[in-house]
Amino acid sequence: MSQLETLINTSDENLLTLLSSLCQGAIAIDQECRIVWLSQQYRELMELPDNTEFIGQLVNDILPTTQLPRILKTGQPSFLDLMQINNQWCAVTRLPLKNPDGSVFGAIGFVFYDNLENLQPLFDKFARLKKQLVSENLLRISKYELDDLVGNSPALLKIKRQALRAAQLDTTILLLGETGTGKELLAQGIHNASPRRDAPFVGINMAALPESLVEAELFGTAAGAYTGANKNGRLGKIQLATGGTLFLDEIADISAAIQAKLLRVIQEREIEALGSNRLEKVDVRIIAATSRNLKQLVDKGLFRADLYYRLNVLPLQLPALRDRIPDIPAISSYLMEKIARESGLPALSLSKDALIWLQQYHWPGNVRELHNRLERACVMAEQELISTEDLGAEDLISTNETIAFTDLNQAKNHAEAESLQQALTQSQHNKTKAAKLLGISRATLYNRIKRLNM
Ligand SMILES: Nc1ncnc2c1ncn2[C@@H]1O[C@H](COP(=O)(O)OP(=O)(O)OP(=O)(O)O)[C@@H](O)[C@H]1O
Repeated sequence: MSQLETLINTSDENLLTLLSSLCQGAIAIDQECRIVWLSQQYRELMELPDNTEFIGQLVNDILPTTQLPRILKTGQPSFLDLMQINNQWCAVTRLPLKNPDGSVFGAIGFVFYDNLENLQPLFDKFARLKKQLVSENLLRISKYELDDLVGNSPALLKIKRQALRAAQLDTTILLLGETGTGKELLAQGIHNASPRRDAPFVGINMAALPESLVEAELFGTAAGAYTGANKNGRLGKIQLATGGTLFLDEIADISAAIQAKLLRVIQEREIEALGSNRLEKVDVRIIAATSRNLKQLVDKGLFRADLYYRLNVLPLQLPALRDRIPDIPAISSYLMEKIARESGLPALSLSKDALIWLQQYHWPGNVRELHNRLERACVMAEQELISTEDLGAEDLISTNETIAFTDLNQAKNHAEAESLQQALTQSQHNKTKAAKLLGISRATLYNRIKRLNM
């Protein structure tokens, strides 16, 4: 029995009744993030079914948006947070439960929504600011942790280990990898595993910004800087990320002028707002990402070599999905659960053929494409088992898209991986049988599996 359960079980019933009567909902979790106590009012507020037993369940499974695990991790209380639960503004207080030596053994959360008239101006201001941030596309909540990168393939475990180490340092990180391999997810995970986790994570897609706006977006504008600019000036994304992390996505797609300015930010840690002649010190950790071959762009003179070396301090290469085929079943079920949860559609499963197909396809769009195909399949499927047809496999075969390779080595590796996978599936992962099917020795089979990162 955990320390918290002991405390709750041996406490006077009146203590829990008193706690419940002080607020309109209370919940306690133990060190493992499992619910140990949930007041009746909280169940009603969250509209949780009456007949379900919540005690012992992981709090995230029941309340996906809960912040209590964060309190457990940081040991820091959050005295006043505002959140909307079932269209009702609530004030939330979350406290860590600590031993005399300071170690955390649980967390407790209280929700208040009655008699909050005095807080109304605060709610209004919060709602206004949040709306403004969202409309200006500045609010990118870094909701992902490194653990949210699903997969146990050696390639993915390696990148997670590297990312965890990189998170502890304050150096610039360059995330490389094909489109849809999870670069943004990894950037958020690094931010949340770093000492900067409580400061903002501000992302900017450099390719999506018109050239004329890049400078104002990044560096902000001084008061009265130019006609059309906000007369009070506007903060740039670099200032908004102060103390936290600035994520520069699609870094290869910036003009020579912006490359020069960015170089100064990284070298001098200083910026100059548009229309200002004052230099401002900045404190941000930069994570840049690109799906292009940056080194090749440098060699062709399209990207500044000095900026490349400044960005390339700690490069992390995300593996393509086709190079971590063993992860496909786990990622697929994770994505299918997510799709069912978000869409309210019933949870479906993959047929055997569909799963084989998923492990054989070459995934040019990586995890994003996998998500899209599964989403489409969940909508299209007419039975409980998703078929290859639901995944759009037939369209590909008819359009010959599956052989859209540009690189011969890549094509060779892909064909090899496909045969190996087929043999392994057919032999139910019996390596001796698989090697026999392929006409190679067991040792060669092991070597190929290793080389192809399967
Ligand atoms: N290992 C993973 N586990 C779970 N979901 C993942 C994983 N990798 C990627 N995803 C999901 O795939 C989608 C694409 O990921 P993300 O946007 O991070 O890719 P990206 O490499 O930044 O793409 P782009 O280069 O096109 O910007 C997201 O929905 C993300 O949550």
